[in-house]
Amino acid sequence: MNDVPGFPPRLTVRTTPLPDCPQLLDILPTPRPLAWIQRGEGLVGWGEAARLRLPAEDGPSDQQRTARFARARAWFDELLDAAHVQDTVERPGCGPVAFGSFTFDPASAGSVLIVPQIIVGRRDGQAWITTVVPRTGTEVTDAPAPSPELVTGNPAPLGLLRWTTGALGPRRWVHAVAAAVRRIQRGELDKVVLARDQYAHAADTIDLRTVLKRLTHDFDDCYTFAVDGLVGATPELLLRRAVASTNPGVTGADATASSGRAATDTDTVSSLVLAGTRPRGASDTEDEKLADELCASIKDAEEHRYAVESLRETLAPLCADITVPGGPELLRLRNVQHLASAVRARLRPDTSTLDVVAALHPTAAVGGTPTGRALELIRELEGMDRGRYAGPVGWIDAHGAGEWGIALRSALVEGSSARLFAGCGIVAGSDPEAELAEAGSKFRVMRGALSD
Ligand SMILES: C=C(O[C@@H]1C=C(C(=O)O)C=C[C@H]1O)C(=O)O
Repeated sequence: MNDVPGFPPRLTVRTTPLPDCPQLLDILPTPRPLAWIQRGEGLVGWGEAARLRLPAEDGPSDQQRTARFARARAWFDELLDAAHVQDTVERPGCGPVAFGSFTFDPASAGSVLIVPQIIVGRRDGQAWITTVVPRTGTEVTDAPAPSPELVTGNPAPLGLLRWTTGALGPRRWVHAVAAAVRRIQRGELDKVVLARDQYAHAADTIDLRTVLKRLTHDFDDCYTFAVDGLVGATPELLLRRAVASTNPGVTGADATASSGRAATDTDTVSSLVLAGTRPRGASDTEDEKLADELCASIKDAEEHRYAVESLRETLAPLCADITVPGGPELLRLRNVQHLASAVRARLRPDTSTLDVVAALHPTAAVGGTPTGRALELIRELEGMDRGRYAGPVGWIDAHGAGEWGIALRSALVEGSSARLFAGCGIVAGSDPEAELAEAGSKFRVMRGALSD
C-alpha cells in the first residue's frame, strides 16, 4: 500500500476472459468493494494492490485547482511505466485500472486512486478478470492465473437506522439559500449550487454490497459507484472516453509505458449535463404537469444554459468538433426529472483523461457561475466540507479509457454510519422552500438504498 508522497509499487497484471458472464454485484467477497456499474455492465474490484491518498492543496489558486489531478496522473503514469501487463482481452477497462474519487474542493484532503488486486469487468456480454500482484526486485514474474471460481458475497441487511442532521438543519439551510439568492440578485454571481448533509447511523457496519444492489436495482440508468466508502448512483456523466489498446497481445513494461494514454485521432469524449430539476409526480397526470412545467421554466432553462455553456467553454481548448444539442431533453429518474444535454467532442492529441477531468471540474452544475465566486460562496454559506461529494468519481485504464461521473446522490459510508449529501442549483429566481424540497427528493436516492 502506498501513501503520498511514496512511489507506486511495481505490479504484475494479467487479464483473461471469463467463460461465464457473472452479475457483477453477486461476486463481491468483501463488504467494501469498488464499483462502477450502469445497466449491469462495468467494473468491480476488491483488495488493494496500490493506493494513492492525496492531501489538501494549498498552492496558488489556479494551480491549486488542478494539482490533485496532476499528482494522480503522475502517480498512475509511474505505476503503469513499471507494470508488467499481460492482457488477452484488450478492451477498455482491461489491464491495470485505477478507481478514483476526488474531493470537490482542492482545499479538502482525501482524493484517492486505488488499483484493486482483483478487477472483474463486463461489457456487451463479454466478461474478464484482472489480477494485480506486486513484484519484487527487477525480475518479472507472472501474476497467478485467476481462479474462475469467484466467491459469492452474502450482503447483510442494514437494520434500523437513526437519522441526525448534518452541518445545517432544514431552516438554517433555507436561510443560506435565501442569502445566496440575494447575493445573486445583487449581481455578485449568476449561479451557485448549495448542498446539505445528513447522517444515518446503523447498529452494525454497513455492507456496501447491500447498498449497491439496491442502487443498481432502482437506478439502472445511473452510474452506481463505490470508491473508498463513497457510494451512490449518479445520473451525471462528467466524461466518458473509450480508447482501445493499440498493442494487441502481450505487453511488457516498455510497451505499457508508451501506451496510448494521450489522445488519438479518433478519440471521442462524451458528457451529460444535468441542471433543472422537478420531482416525479404521484400520478401520470401530475408527472406530466411537472415535466411540462420544467420544460417551460425560464429559470430552469437559464440554469441549464449556464451549465452547458461552461462545459463548452472548458472543452474548447482541449477538443475539436464540440457538438451541443439545440436544447435540453427530459431525463426521468425514479425520484426526479432533469433537463439533460448530451455533449460530444473529439479530444485533441496529447490530452490525457485526467487533464480533461481536471479542466471540467467543478462544472456549473455542482459549483456555479462564475466558478471562483461560486466556490467562495459555497465555503461561506454551506458550513461544511463537502469532502468527495460532487467531485469526480470513476475509473481509468492504462490506455486512458475511462468513465468519470460527478459524485451526486451519494453518501460517505464509514463503519456503521453514512453521511448523505444533496444539493441544488440556486439562481436569481430560486425559491428557498422549493430548493429544500428538491434537496429532499435527491436525498431519497441514498435514503432508499440504506433502508431495509
Ligand atoms: C447538486 C446536485 O445535483 C445537481 C443540481 C441539479 C439542479 O439543481 O437542478 C441537477 C442535477 C445536478 O447537476 C445533487 O444531486 O446533489
